[in-house]
Amino acid sequence: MASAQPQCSIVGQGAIGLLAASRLQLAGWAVDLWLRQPNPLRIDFHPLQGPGQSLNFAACQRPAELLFIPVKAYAALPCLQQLQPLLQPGTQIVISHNGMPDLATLQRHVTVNQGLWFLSTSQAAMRTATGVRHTGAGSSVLAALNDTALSSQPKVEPWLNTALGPLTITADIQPALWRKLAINAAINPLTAIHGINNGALAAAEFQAQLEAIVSEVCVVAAAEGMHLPLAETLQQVQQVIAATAANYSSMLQDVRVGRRTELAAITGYIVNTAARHGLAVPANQALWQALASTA
Ligand SMILES: NC(=O)C1=CN([C@@H]2O[C@H](COP(=O)(O)OP(=O)(O)OC[C@H]3O[C@@H](n4cnc5c(N)ncnc54)[C@H](OP(=O)(O)O)[C@@H]3O)[C@@H](O)[C@H]2O)C=CC1
Ligand SMILES: CC(C)(CO)C(=O)C(=O)O
Repeated sequence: MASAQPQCSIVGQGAIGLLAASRLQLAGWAVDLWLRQPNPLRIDFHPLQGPGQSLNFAACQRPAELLFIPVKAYAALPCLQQLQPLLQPGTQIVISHNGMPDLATLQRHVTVNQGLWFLSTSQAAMRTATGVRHTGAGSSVLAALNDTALSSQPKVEPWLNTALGPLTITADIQPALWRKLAINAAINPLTAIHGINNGALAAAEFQAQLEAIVSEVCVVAAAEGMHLPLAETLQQVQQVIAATAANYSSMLQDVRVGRRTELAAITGYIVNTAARHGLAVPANQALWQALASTA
């Protein structure tokens, strides 16, 4: 069946990339993958509801004009630098990861003809032995990071709404980044240390620690000029814990397979930013020390 939508490429075969690729293909989009090897990939996709199905993805030799880069925080810039010589003029590049991105550096690595976007998602997914499982219903926030992106919004919005929507477009990504940082600072290190799924954090024994972590993030955010109300942020953390109860956080998944974690971009960012402002963040500092060897 010929696709009515433009071709898109997705980097890697991670949980978020395969979730996005599967949802796009099932909605009729032509999607291929930028992989570390040239062979096509056959995966089993398990949606939140309903039966699983097998899907096939070609490995692209050159990324399409719509390019999604859902990789770990530490892999985003190296990936952009690696792909840059292969990109077509006018490519729309969407970067997505947890942890605080260095947007200024990313912006310096695109040309004036390339649109640059950042997407923050609370969709949850897990790699399985043969593919990917959608494990938690979430939503995504998308922001254009340059003028070329802004003028291509009609092309980019339906694509990402299908991939990881429901999608909200915002002019300023910073509030969404801080909200997600608070969520990941609370959920990821604790689940990684205790080896538990996200839902286990709803237990009474974790509530004081969750509040201490989140209130420190709110104080650091305020020092950076970002108002993050504590009660509302804690409520969002609890909502994500409930919505992704069955999921094992990406940090726990990394620890389990001995992969580098995103601790530096999450807890490390909070600890370092606090130090710059002369603020004490003992709850986050303790998590940083407990997991430092994984960063
Ligand atoms: N999993 C989840 O539920 C959620 C994850 N997130 C965030 O989304 C981001 C992606 O997460 P996730 O999908 O779990 O991460 P993964 O690390 O599982 O997936 C990233 C994939 O991209 C590949 N990759 C990285 N760089 C390149 C490159 N230059 N060329 C080819 N392939 C490349 C990786 O390969 P290799 O492994 O070989 O490096 C891997 O297959 C993270 O920041 C995560 O925190 C956000 C919300 C929920
Ligand atoms: C939303 C959440 C907490 C889902 O597990 C996530 O972002 C992650 O695992 O990194």
